[in-house]
Amino acid sequence: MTVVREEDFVASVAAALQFIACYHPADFLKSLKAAYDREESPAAKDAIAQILVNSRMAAIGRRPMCQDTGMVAVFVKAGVGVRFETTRGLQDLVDEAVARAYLDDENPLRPTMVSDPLGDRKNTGDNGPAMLHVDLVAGDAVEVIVAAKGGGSENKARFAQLNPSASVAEWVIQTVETLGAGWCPPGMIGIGVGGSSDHAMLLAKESLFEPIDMGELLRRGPSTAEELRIELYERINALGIGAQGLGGLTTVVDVKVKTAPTHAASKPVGLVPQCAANRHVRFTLDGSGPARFDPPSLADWPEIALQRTADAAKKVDLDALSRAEVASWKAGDRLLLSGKLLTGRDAPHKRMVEMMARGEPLPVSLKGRVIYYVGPVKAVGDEAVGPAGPTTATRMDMFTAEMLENTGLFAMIGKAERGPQAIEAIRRHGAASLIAVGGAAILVAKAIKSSKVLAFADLGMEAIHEFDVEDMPVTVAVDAQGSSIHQLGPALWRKVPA
Ligand SMILES: O=C(O)C[C@H](O)C(=O)O
Repeated sequence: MTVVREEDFVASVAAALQFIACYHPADFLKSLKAAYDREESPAAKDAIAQILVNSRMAAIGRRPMCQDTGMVAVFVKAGVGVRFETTRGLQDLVDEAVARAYLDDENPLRPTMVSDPLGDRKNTGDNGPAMLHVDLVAGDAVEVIVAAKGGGSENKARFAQLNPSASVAEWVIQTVETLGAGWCPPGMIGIGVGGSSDHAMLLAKESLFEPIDMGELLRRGPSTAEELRIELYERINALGIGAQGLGGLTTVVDVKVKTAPTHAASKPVGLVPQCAANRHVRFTLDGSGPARFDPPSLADWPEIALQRTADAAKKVDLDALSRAEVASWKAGDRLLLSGKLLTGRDAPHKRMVEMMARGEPLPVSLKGRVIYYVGPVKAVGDEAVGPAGPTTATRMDMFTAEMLENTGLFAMIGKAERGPQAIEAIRRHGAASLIAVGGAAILVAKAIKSSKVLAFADLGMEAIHEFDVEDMPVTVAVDAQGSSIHQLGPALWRKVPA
């Protein structure tokens, strides 16, 4: 009988989490590089370049590639011939590993989990609990998959119970069209078909851990079961969504499909998108000690030089910004921001809007300011701030009209598209919505020279900070006329009728 020691299991899961936070899987890097090489849309090409350069910086500096270091999912397939040398349950062991990895002194990751989702949504402090799935299988080893899923892509998971004769492909295409860019493409789409409702979702998520082989599949030709993957890959990319929703040739580098038998009356379909921070690793424990994870070779990352010349971008002094200057920006303009920037995302927005409704003064004046929707990772060493990429701006749409109306805020920075109401409020107030590249968290952090918490310290990473930034690269997503690059870009690159 194989004996797996408690410490070997905990140490392996903790090491896996640290590993995947910093290193993209080699197959994803290869696919991203191929997408970069064939991309013709300049905005999308630049976004992929930023993701690749950021990925290299994460590997060299051993820091998280994305500030959203994710919700942990652990899949354990334990052989019946294995005995765990522990008196504790597996959930307890996995959660200890998560706390160890996320509170690591040298490379802290961002604790993001909140307890009581219907109540005060207080951060649990150590990113636990993990989502744990355990299967008892034949054999005498333990196979483990460790993944960390960002909130932006997790939020875009979808489920449908289709009529047995309905087309899965049609449902997937219609659904992907509604997802916007909050899931941070380019990435992957996982599809689970069959089983029960819960099983279909699990199949969709598990499918994302299979090796990326779309290139090989296209070369060798598909089996019948693989035809759906190719059809979806081609049709999703023909939608023109592109990297970060800016319009372009590659929205997905692969599409995975997993199936299971189902009820004669049912056709359950789960869809789970995977963002560009594609983090997962697989290892086996056979009783001989903890798993080891060898960093990929630096040669796996392409050498890409970012075009960061000031002539292509307008320099903006945030400390002397005027409404007229904001109104002069056009959707698609590149800006380099310098000066003082406020931060605030979901929780502070909710709190500020509630304070305004009660007639209370806000703890920070937003008049004439720009706010960055971000929750940074804790700094280490000489960092001013840890990785600090944008969060999905669309989630702040519900607060935007009120914020612009009552605070004198000039502009916002996030990622992904704004909805019709937010765009109308931006137009009415002569404001602007800017974007940074989601997943390029270390690159953005390099432009942040200092950071201090101004308010709502109890919200942890969601507290309102003031950043001092120097040449922070952003793009105008929605301008004061209400034009949006997330509408203009994909329309240009779309290859199928709308
Ligand atoms: O939580 C974050 O920092 C980002 C989130 O994953 C998002 O994509 O909106």
